[in-house]
Amino acid sequence: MNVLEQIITEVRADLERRQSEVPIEVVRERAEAARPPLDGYAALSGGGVGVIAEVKRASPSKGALADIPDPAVLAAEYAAGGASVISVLTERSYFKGSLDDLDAVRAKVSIPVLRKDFVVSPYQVLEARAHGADLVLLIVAALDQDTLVSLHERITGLGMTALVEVHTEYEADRAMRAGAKVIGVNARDLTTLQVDRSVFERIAPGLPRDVVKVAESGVRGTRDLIRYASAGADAVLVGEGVVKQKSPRDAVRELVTAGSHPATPRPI
Ligand SMILES: O=C(O)c1ccccc1NCC(=O)[C@H](O)[C@H](O)COP(=O)(O)O
Repeated sequence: MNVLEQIITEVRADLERRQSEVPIEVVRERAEAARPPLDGYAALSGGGVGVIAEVKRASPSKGALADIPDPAVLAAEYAAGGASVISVLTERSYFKGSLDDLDAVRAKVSIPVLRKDFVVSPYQVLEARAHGADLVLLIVAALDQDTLVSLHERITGLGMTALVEVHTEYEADRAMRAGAKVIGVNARDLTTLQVDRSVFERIAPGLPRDVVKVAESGVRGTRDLIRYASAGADAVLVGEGVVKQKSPRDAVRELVTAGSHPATPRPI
């Protein structure tokens, strides 16, 4: 089994446990009672290169990254630095995240919040909404086409925005066929964990103009952001590059400033 398959196996086991504890009808009621979602597409398609700053404690590629006793405090720092969206990893086994983290962040910040997980079931989409998410990640490599289409419809049907993640041209084509309006190109191959920033440069030019293009992974500083911007990124998704900094607020601010500078190259 490759890494992605191992993660999905854990995710399904954890999901089964939650489903046996909280029936889907209860999650649906909570989703309906949650305050309406914020517009994730609009948040990422304003001027400059938006920054999606991630609450990331650990990862399969790096192990432990940061001790985050209070994710709400970190998210508030990101927001104060000018982040457009906060990404919250809610996967437990490999990333040490939780839905409690999502609740804490949602209660603290007023910008859109992304549920970053390995979503394979409508139950997780309802959970995301019940816990106040505005955006939900869908990883094309983890889903067959029918499931991708149906989960995408459920996310948008609940008024949320799907961030549809791809790593190859074939997956980008599948994302577009599913109707994705926000596509993330992950530089990290989730089967080998190798990061190759040129993947964004290869795939982004083939995406339609009206699709918000998010460059995911490998942003360690402004040089990487500028490289992605010059290849057409509307936003970057950053985990390690901000979570490990002494001042996450300053780290985000530096990226936001670089992304809004008139000299930062953007394709016409
Ligand atoms: O980060 C990993 O090692 C990883 C491994 C397997 C599946 C997903 C993984 N990460 C999720 C992400 O895509 C990143 O958290 C996100 O793009 C930020 O990446 P980075 O800025 O490089 O921390």
